[in-house]
Amino acid sequence: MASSPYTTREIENGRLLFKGDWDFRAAADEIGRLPRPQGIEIALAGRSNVGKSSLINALTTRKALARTSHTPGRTQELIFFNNGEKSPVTIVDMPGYGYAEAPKKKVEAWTGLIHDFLRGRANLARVYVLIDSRHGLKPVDTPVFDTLDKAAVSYAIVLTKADQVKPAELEQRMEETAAALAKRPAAFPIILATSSRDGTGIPELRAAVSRLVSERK
Ligand SMILES: Nc1nc2c(ncn2[C@@H]2O[C@H](COP(=O)(O)OP(=O)(O)OP(=O)(O)O)[C@@H](O)[C@H]2O)c(=O)[nH]1
Repeated sequence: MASSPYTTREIENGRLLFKGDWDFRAAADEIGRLPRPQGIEIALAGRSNVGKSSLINALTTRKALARTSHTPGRTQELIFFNNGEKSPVTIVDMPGYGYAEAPKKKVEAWTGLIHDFLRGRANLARVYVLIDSRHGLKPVDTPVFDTLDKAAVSYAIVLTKADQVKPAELEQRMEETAAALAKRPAAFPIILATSSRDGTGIPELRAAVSRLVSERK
């Protein structure tokens, strides 16, 4: 695997940033119910079942902070987590998209909420779009990138479940993904491969968030 794009100091800053008592802060199923912005926000998006809740639990070292489930499409609200009252970062768990069996009305409501949130949230520093290492990009991911590019919201790809593929396949997936996103204006060039199961890439993702916090100061 390629060497870490983050320095030892950034890894340590990331560790300190995520240390502490992460907890649920708020949930919103409509735009009028969003909590007051605090610090920067990073949002996690991805197809349902991609591993968002597991990644949140791994980042925050909380076993069941975000619900993990075997039922795709379970997360249907924007859910906000932070690390105490003065938390410099709020994590936003977004509803999973691309769940084929979801009722059309529900899908429209989620899509509206997500679009409103992405367009209007000034302290949203980056959206991490999660992609399953086994499957790579799918057509259903394209409208999400289009929306983020249009809204000029910085986004980065995080490959999940890296423990499920061989290193060569993972490398190939990273290259394919980088190539597919190279011309997209709001896409951040660093792609991280992670596993919530064995911890791969978790310190790097924390370091990435820590770098965002320091850039916003
Ligand atoms: N092997 C492996 N399995 C994982 C990993 N992360 C998540 N999973 C599994 O993938 C399934 C879905 O994980 P979740 O974290 O619930 O996914 P989600 O994206 O939050 O799902 P929705 O709520 O449907 O949007 C669960 O069975 C997890 O145990 C990982 O890093 N490695």
